Amino acid sequence: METLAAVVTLGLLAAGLYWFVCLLGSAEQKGKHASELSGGSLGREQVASTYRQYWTFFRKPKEIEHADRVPDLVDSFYNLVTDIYEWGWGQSFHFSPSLPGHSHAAATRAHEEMAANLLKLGPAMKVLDAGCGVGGPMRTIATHSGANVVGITINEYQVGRARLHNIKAGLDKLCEVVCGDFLHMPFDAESFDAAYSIEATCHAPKLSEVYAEIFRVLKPGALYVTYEWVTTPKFQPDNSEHLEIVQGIERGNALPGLRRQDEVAEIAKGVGFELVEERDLALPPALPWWTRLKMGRVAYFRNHVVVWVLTMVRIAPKGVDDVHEMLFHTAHHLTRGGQTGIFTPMHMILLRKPNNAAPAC
Ligand SMILES: C=C(CC[C@@H](C)[C@H]1CC[C@H]2C3=CC[C@H]4[C@H](C)[C@@H](O)CC[C@]4(C)[C@H]3CC[C@]12C)C(C)C
Ligand SMILES: C[S@@+](CC[C@H](N)C(=O)[O-])C[C@H]1O[C@@H](n2cnc3c(N)ncnc32)[C@H](O)[C@@H]1O
Repeated sequence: METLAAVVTLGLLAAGLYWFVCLLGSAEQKGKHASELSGGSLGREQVASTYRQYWTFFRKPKEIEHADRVPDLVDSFYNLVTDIYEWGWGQSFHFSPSLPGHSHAAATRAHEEMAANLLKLGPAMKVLDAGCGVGGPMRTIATHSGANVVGITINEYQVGRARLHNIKAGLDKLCEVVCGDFLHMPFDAESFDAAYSIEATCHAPKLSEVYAEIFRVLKPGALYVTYEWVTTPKFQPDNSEHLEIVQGIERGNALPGLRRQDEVAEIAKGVGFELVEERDLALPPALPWWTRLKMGRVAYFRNHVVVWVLTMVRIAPKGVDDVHEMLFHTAHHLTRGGQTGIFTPMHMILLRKPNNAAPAC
């Protein structure tokens, strides 16, 4: 009798754990199971130390003296967060304004299709996705426009994920992914008909360098659209609450320092682009982009418990729970950035490489 009770109890516990971890998934997306959380391209034993190294570097981004180390640390950051992002957010690593009566997936898609429409993309065009993540935007844009998309990401693990998703979606003929640094791209000058970057160039230590590199690979007359993370004119550097929010955003997102809204178009013009249009896509009538982050205390708590249990039983590598906790705080700072209006992750600038631009040497 006692044995039976023990077996039933154990069975119930195992079923409960399976339900909690594998079936429940995260609050947002069931694309990746919690039990698959890894450290990207890192070995299991490297996760905790890589996180410590990341944290030491990005803790005080304004004091970064070694800009040349940024791409490597951004790569480490994406080894740490890519699975958590896919599990808890989906395959598109960006924000979008909420659309009343529509799902997060629909709002995300609309934000991506807007980029394709601004670029006037169509079949047979070749478009660059600078900082492509695991390719959510690339697949939407290829499907919507019929264009060929070539994505570049510094993170090898994301390349594998993106290629897998492209094959599963039947889009591997239209979508290609390359591992590399968008500051030094392995592409010929004047080889693209258009380019876009969605919430990615904020990782560049010098924005002028990534814009110049994108300018180089575009054909004369080609359009480039980018969604930039910037502080708005409401940000007051001498306001301690504002400063805390901005620094929280920077250290939780591997940013070498947020730019001001009024800087980005000037930087683009400085490398030779013509400004076609500039607009903060977060401004009304757009509805708040940060409401999705407020998924609720229960959901965050549940995710936290799932990650903690998985780390304790060593299904997830040691350190993944710390990364998850860091993201929890990041979500808070991002939400505060949105609520106070001092930060936007979607300052859109549409640029053109002039028809008479001198060929790059
Ligand atoms: C553009 C960038 C990334 C933007 C967003 C996709 C991510 C920023 C913060 C991330 C998250 C925060 C909280 C996580 C939560 C604790 C976890 O349980 C589930 C995943 C999160 C919601 C996660 C998802 C992705 C973000 C929203 C930057 C890096 C330039
Ligand atoms: C927040 S993610 C956005 C990904 C994608 N645009 C999306 O919306 O899903 C930022 C991306 O920029 C890439 N990235 C950052 N710095 C890079 C660099 N120096 N070279 C290439 N890619 C970089 C990261 O690897 C990541 O894929």
